[in-house]
Amino acid sequence: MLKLYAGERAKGIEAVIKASKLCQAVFNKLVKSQTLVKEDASPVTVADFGAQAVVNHIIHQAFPNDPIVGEEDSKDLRENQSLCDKVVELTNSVVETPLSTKQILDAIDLGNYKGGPQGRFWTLDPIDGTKGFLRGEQFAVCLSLIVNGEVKVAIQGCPNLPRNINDPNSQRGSLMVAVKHQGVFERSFEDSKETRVKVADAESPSDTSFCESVEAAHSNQSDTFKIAELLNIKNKPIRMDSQCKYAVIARGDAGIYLRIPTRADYQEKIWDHAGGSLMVSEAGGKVTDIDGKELDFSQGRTLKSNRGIIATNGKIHDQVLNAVKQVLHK
Ligand SMILES: Nc1ncnc2c1ncn2[C@@H]1O[C@H](COP(=O)(O)O)[C@@H](OP(=O)(O)O)[C@H]1O
Ligand SMILES: [Mg+2]
Ligand SMILES: [Mg+2]
Ligand SMILES: [Mg+2]
Repeated sequence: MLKLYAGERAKGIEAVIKASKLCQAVFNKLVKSQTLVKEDASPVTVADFGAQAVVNHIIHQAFPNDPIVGEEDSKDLRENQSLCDKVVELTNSVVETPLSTKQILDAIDLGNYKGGPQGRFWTLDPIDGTKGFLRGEQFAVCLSLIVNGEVKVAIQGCPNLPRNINDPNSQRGSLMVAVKHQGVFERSFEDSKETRVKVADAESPSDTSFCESVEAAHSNQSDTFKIAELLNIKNKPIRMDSQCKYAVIARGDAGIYLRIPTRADYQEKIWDHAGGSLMVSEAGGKVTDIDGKELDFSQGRTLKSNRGIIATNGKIHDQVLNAVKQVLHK
């Protein structure tokens, strides 16, 4: 019997592999003039637009009734002809039948769905960790399916992630695939053989390491320093961009991922956490916000009823949560 969401899983893998290839091709040729600064001052590259066009196009062809919550939109591209031409060329280098400029811009804008509690929709971060991508470090192509507010399928392409975090010379490129109640698997981009992964066994926070964003503006690193001290964690933090951090927790390379808000008014985006949270929970771990609340993906494009993120191997979650509360509420 075909497993639940088998079709979505397979199509998602195809889309994420193609988009990841596009990103890698761009990186090898990327010049600063192919980067824009968005209204919120964050960078976006031709690869973010191209990857969103590719994934949205493939998903829309396979599931025409499914709306998509995607990070990017085509507004800035429509005002910049040379950037737009580049995105068209890139997109057409990976899709099967060449698309017109209009089709590509429209595909990007399929990502404008508002999300919410009812029905099914996809959420896409075409490049999570754009800053890491620009530095040649970690980034991820993150696609998930949400049904009635619950994440059911997650596919995450991490082209630069070493298969063994302790050995930077190990093979790079990890594709993580999770379906609710079916576990989480890792494979390479080339070989479809999948290996089931699970979280670390650590019984105590001091037996493990924690990971956090490279960007001090995305997570308060002086708070995480205090939290680690309180938990007697001696290992240095693993600083890494993107949802690769969730992959690292799901694979058991580290036991804790902390994301402590730096501003009271920031709302985390659903595409930054949907896939990651399913991967960690399917690997046996736990994900909540800093108040211990489950992440609520039914609130629209953002996690407006949550603050920050704590992901752990599960066993040590309460200890970590208590330390976070002590540091933040004293
Ligand atoms: N002030 C802030 N606090 C938390 N996250 C933020 C933030 N400003 C931007 N981000 C998000 O942080 C993401 C990157 O996460 P990380 O820091 O873990 O690599 C960005 O995704 P994009 O790179 O897709 O824009 C962006 O959505
Ligand atoms: Mg962005
Ligand atoms: Mg992101
Ligand atoms: Mg992004």
